[in-house]
Amino acid sequence: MPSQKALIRRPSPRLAEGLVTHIEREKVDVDLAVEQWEAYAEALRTHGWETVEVDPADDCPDSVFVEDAVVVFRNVALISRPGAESRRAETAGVEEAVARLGCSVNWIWEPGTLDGGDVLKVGDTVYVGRGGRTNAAGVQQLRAAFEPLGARVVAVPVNKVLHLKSAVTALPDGTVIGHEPLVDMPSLFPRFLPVPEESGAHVVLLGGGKLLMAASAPKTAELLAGLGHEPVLVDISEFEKLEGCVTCLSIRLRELYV
Ligand SMILES: NC(=O)NCCC[C@H](N)C(=O)O
Repeated sequence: MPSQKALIRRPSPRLAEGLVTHIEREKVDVDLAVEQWEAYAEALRTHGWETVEVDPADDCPDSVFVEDAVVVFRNVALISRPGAESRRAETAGVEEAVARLGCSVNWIWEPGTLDGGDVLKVGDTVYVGRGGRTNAAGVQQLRAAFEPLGARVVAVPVNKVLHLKSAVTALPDGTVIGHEPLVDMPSLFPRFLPVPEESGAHVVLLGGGKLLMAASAPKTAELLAGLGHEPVLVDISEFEKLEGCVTCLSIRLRELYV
């Protein structure tokens, strides 16, 4: 039977030292972050996802952003090689977790770099952002790993934000949404819907038309509710201070047979 599992990773006590690239550093309240993370995990569970915790990586400040460490297509988990050297130690624990769940494991190798946040799957199309964290070799290796499985890999430039999924994600019907000033080339996507807020660009598909979104995007939530979607809002302010968003706090696994 197909399972619905979501991998999550408890925030490191050193979270406040996480990387900041495109925004000004603000003080992170780690206790509040842990509360927000618990509420995020609870929202996943409430909507039918079994949460599975990857062993914590307390020495890695950014380890809570677990989606950057792996990309899963069908039953194959491609372990990333994060573009930021300080994040490379995060992948070992994630590799162990996906192997335990029955994934076949593959790897991005040097000189390739790739962050999971740069990969957006829409059906069998896999968009990969070529930007600050993912290089050309990383894109080639992703193609080599997933095209034989039936993926169509489409590389898109990312210059204005940290990751492709900081700029765009997709609705259940495949429409790509993004805050236009931060999207390099909206015309690359067959159907693109502009949203009014930067953090409105990030949705996690919970199933049944429900969209997990950041509470910081109320206008976008209203827009999407008006189009018949059901936004579920969570406050992730402490992660947003580190350029995190709802997508990067979990890896949803839908196609595992376990
Ligand atoms: N996929 C994501 O959007 N990840 C957010 C990573 C934030 C972290 N502070 C970083 O710069 O790597």
